[in-house]
Order: sequence, then structure tokens, then C-alpha cells
Amino acid sequence: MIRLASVTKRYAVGSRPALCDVSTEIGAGEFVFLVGPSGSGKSTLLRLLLREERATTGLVEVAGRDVARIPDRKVPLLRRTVGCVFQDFRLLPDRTVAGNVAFALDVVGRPRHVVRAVVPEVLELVGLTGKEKRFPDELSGGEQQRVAIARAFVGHPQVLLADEPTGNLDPATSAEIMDLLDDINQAGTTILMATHNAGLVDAMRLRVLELDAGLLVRDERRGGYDNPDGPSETSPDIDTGPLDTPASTGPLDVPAQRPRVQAPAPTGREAG
Ligand SMILES: Nc1ncnc2c1ncn2[C@@H]1O[C@H](COP(=O)(O)OP(=O)(O)OP(=O)(O)O)[C@@H](O)[C@H]1O
Repeated sequence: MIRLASVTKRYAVGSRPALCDVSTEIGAGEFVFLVGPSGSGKSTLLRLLLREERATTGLVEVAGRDVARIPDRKVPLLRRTVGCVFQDFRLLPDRTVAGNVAFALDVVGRPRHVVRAVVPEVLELVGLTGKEKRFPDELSGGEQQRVAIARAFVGHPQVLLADEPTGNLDPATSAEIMDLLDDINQAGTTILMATHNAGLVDAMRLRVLELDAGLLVRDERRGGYDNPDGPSETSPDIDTGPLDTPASTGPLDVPAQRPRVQAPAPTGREAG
């Protein structure tokens, strides 16, 4: 579903690369955490997948498409395949909850009757029924992130990217958001989530990719936040390939296959 082959990204000629010869594959239906210290290249990797940036060298593929070859005018359509949520929610302040979610469908040209039918469904999925007419500044942080997730998910993208989605939330709300992302994943969407939230990563024990100074230094099938080989390990510890979980397109009636996240104790590592 996602493939990076020898990807290097330099923001300026002659500068130290933000990503250095990164190769990895993420199969359909996987949930993968992307961890690493500040400045290690996590957001850069996500931006390449969204075509907000282009790789300096190497190949970036999403759902079988070389994203560098997508013409600029078609980049908005990439969002049908790849949804994204961010730490700071990025909602439109002058639109209601329903308006924010509808906007994602409007920009890709979905007809009005489809928008009217689909928006209430996705708001129910994220637990926001009854709050459709509120504006973002009338919502809690957790509710705002639910709107952002609804907006990202409303077109049923094959991939959902999340860049520190719990970075502005307290531990209990972070656990709720994690459960929601877990539900979305278990219904078939591939998720790649960059995070500093050690508690969530340790609780979920899913695949972990770790970057350090632009290098992929860990790919662990059921990892925790901390690198068992230590933070200064320089040779990659690639111990698995992708899990290759098959995707499904069914609704979010999710069997409880994974334990729900308990609100983790603050670690001091949550990004501000
Ligand atoms: N637009 C940009 N122009 C130039 N350099 C950039 C740009 N964006 C990021 N960088 C540099 O690229 C490197 C990787 O940054 P990136 O934001 O990808 O790290 P990160 O792991 O997401 O960090 P954080 O956890 O703090 O969000 C850093 O050295 C950063 O200064």
C-alpha cells in the first residue's frame, strides 16, 4: 500500500538530508507507528506520501502510484486515497462540524445528495452526532480531533496518515482518539501514525518504524516506543517485512481483537 525505495529528501542543496536512503513497505490494512526524536524526519516522510514535498531521490509509492508523477492539478484527488490528520486539527474555523466534513467531499466534486447522506454517517462513527452545527471553537480538543478524523475518513481513503494526532490532547482523550483510529484500521484502512506518545505505542504493541537523523534505524513487528537496541544504534534492525493484513471495506463494526488503550500515565514525552 505504501512503498519507499531508497528515499532521500534534502530541503536545500548541500544540506543534511531530512531523510536518508529510507526503504520500507507497509501492507494494506497495517497500523504502523512512526517514532523518533524531534527532527528525525517523521513529518517529512508523511509530507512525501501526501505529495506536499517531493523526494530528492528515490521512489515513493502509495496504492501502486508513484506520487512524484501525479500532475499538480491531480494532487487534490490523491486525498481520495490518502487522508491525513494533524496535531493542530487544521479545521476551518468559520465552518460547522458538518461543514468541515462536507468540505472534504465538496473539493473532490462529490454531488450534494451524497454529501448530505454521508456526513451524518461519518459523524456518528466518530461519536459526534448532535454536534453537527457547532463551530470548532465550541468543541473540546478531543472533539476537534474527531472532526478532523471524520473529515479525513469521510471519503474512505485506503490510507490514513496521522502526524502526532494526540500531541495536543490529555492522556484520557488521547486513548479515545487512539481507539477511534484503531477502529478505522480494523475496518480496513492502512494507518501510519507519527507520534511521541510512548504510552500509546507501548500499549498497542504494533509495528514500529523508528527514524533517527533521517535514517530508518528500526522496523519492529510488535514494538514499543523505545528502541530495545538503544537510541544510538546506527545499523538498522530490520526484523520483519510488512504484516500484509488484508484490507476490508466493511463498516466500522469492529470485533474487539486488540485491547482498548487505557489512558496512559503522562510520560513527559508527549510533543507540545
Ligand atoms: N520546510 C523545511 N525546510 C527546510 N528544512 C526542513 C523543513 N521541514 C523540515 N526540515 C528539516 O528536516 C528535518 C526533519 O524534520 P521533520 O519535521 O521531518 O522532523 P520530525 O521528526 O517530524 O520532528 P518533530 O517530531 O519535531 O515533528 C529537520 O532537520 C528539520 O529542520
